[in-house]
Amino acid sequence: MYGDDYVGPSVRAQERQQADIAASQGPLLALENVTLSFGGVTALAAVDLTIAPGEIHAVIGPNGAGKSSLINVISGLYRPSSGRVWVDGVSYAGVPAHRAARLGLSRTFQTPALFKGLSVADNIVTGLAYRNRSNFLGQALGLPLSRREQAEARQRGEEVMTLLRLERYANHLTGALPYGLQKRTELARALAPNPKVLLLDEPMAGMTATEKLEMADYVRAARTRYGTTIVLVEHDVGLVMDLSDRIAVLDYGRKIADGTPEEVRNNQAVIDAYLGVPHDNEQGAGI
Ligand SMILES: Nc1ncnc2c1ncn2[C@@H]1O[C@H](COP(=O)(O)OP(=O)(O)OP(=O)(O)O)[C@@H](O)[C@H]1O
Repeated sequence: MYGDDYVGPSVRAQERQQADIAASQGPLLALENVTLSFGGVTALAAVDLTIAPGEIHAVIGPNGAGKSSLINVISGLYRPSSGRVWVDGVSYAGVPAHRAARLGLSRTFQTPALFKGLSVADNIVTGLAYRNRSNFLGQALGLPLSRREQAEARQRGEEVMTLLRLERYANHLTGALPYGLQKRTELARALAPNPKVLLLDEPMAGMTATEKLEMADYVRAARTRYGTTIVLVEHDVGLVMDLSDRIAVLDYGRKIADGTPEEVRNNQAVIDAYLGVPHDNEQGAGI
């Protein structure tokens, strides 16, 4: 495998240490008996999930298994039909985007949702908009609170751009950038408000193999630098195995496994789900 050589053994040891510390604490994020239905389709069926602080926890599963639905429920975009989500002790079920941001949740989308006509730096600063207490009038008049918040936002944006090696693209229009850099800009924007929980919906989708490895390194760097708790949905199972502390597996909306990469790799129900072995009167599904 490329992973250990790529990030360096000392970094991996540090990551393992962080994961051990995380596992010894209570969950930062929890889903309790979450069910989500669309008419006759059950996208999520009584899903329980706990995620420790500072953990990188992946969610995998065959097409249509409910992965995006899970991210959408956690981010508050979808309201579960039943069950609740907890972030740092606060319970909710469906919240508007600005409230989700105030709860400390931040996310990226399968297809980057950036302002293509704005520069990379400006896009990243938009990630901080919900955190600011000053209003539009205060900003227009240049009141002290607004000036201070704008200076802090710029500084934070620069820090995140440095971490993700985006400084040289700071003034480039995002719409003109290659796809891999757009995905990285979206990661930077989601990281800018220093979220407690970062939700990444297929962060490596559509990337070349090299770009995927780079992205995995940036995700690791975010966790190492800020201790961010990360939930990621990703189709590249090999990459997920290398990047994640724990992996939950969904199949037909049910959680069929949740454990370390090694445990999941050897789980017969997971192997069957990916091979499309039918069970309990269900039709098989391809990867
Ligand atoms: N907005 C919606 N309206 C109706 N059905 C939906 C909606 N969103 C998801 N579904 C259905 O819920 C199920 C789970 O879909 P979801 O997109 O969460 O799966 P997924 O694991 O993310 O799939 P993929 O890997 O293909 O992205 C599927 O049967 C899907 O058709």
